[in-house]
Amino acid sequence: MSEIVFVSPSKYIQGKNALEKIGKHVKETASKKPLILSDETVWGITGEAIEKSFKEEDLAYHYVEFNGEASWNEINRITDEGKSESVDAVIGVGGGKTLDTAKAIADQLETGVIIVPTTASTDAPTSALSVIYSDKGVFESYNFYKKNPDLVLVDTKVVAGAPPRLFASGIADAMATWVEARAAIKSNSDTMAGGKTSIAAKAIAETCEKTLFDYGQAAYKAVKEGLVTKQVEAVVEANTLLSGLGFESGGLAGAHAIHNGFTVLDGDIHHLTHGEKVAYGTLTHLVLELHPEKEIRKYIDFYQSLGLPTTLKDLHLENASYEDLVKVGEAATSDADTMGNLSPEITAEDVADAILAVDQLSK
Ligand SMILES: NC(=O)c1ccc[n+]([C@@H]2O[C@H](COP(=O)([O-])OP(=O)(O)OC[C@H]3O[C@@H](n4cnc5c(N)ncnc54)[C@H](O)[C@@H]3O)[C@@H](O)[C@H]2O)c1
Ligand SMILES: [Zn+2]
Repeated sequence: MSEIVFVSPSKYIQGKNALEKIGKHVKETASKKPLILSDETVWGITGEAIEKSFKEEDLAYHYVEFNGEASWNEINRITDEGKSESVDAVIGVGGGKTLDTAKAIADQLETGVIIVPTTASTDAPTSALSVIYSDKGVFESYNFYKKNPDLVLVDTKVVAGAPPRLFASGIADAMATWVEARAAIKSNSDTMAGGKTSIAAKAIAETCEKTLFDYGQAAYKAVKEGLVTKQVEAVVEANTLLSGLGFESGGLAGAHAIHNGFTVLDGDIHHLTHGEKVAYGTLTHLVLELHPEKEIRKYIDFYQSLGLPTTLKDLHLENASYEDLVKVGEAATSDADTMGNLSPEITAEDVADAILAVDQLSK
């Protein structure tokens, strides 16, 4: 098959205080009683604005607190609650795991889904898929849906107020977009959208990287001071919209496969964010793809300026055995993952060696 496929959410809204009008947007989707999924921290930040806006529009809702893992047990628990409460839509408010869980629940309930990212930490908001983990946080699978979210609503004031580490993590997740799409295009692979990469997705992925190199450092400095500048707005869009469209319809390859591989290890690496593991995965991908040292160094310097991990010590893997790294490689090169889009010939040992090579380059 050589069809191109491009998918996207129906609507994307981003701006300061965008949350104040959430009720109006929910009403537009014809929902009368959505399920709102969030966690204690995030609801403490957003709950008041959401409640106020719902009241203004005379809307009801049923609130459920998220347990923290995008696992089938959690998805099924909340789906049952949604059924017994007869909700007619699902709204996810929070980080990537909350949003992925919300999408899975909406799919099971066959309702619409509204996504409210409260941190620009991943490119999960726009996609028609969830990343599913075990209750213990080990990567299990990608779960695909018939359609993308009906609405993605980003309040940049909320996002810029999240911990800067999450903002940097989102930059790292977004930096993988062009690296992986370029590899998928080269190998003529299918993307997560189920077809070949369109010119549109290629342009979006390329612009994503350019935006981050241009404004990433300035935006990171700004959010550290709690500012919402033009640079912050640009990077939030790159982390969320450009990266989301760019990865899903552009193609994944080595960086995310290596991220998923890292999740099989025990220990402190589980305390790293998705984006932090992806940063190291991206560097490993670039080594496997034989990029000149000068080019890889540009990425390393950029990541280091954002406090992202570039050494094994940063990953808490300085004491990992070679066998452990081969385990990461085995998971990364399994048929269930996307390493084949970089090259189907890459072995688990190749991955382990490249992980060690990144450490040498970074030190
Ligand atoms: N479906 C996709 O297309 C896709 C794409 C990329 C990543 N992902 C998934 O996303 C997940 C990672 O998401 P994540 O990095 O956001 O982590 P997360 O969802 O595990 O945690 C986010 C944390 O940030 C906190 N938080 C959120 N907003 C905040 C705010 N404004 N202020 C203070 N704290 C705030 C939350 O309470 C939570 O503790 C992984 O499971 C990954 O696989 C999915
Ligand atoms: Zn990612």
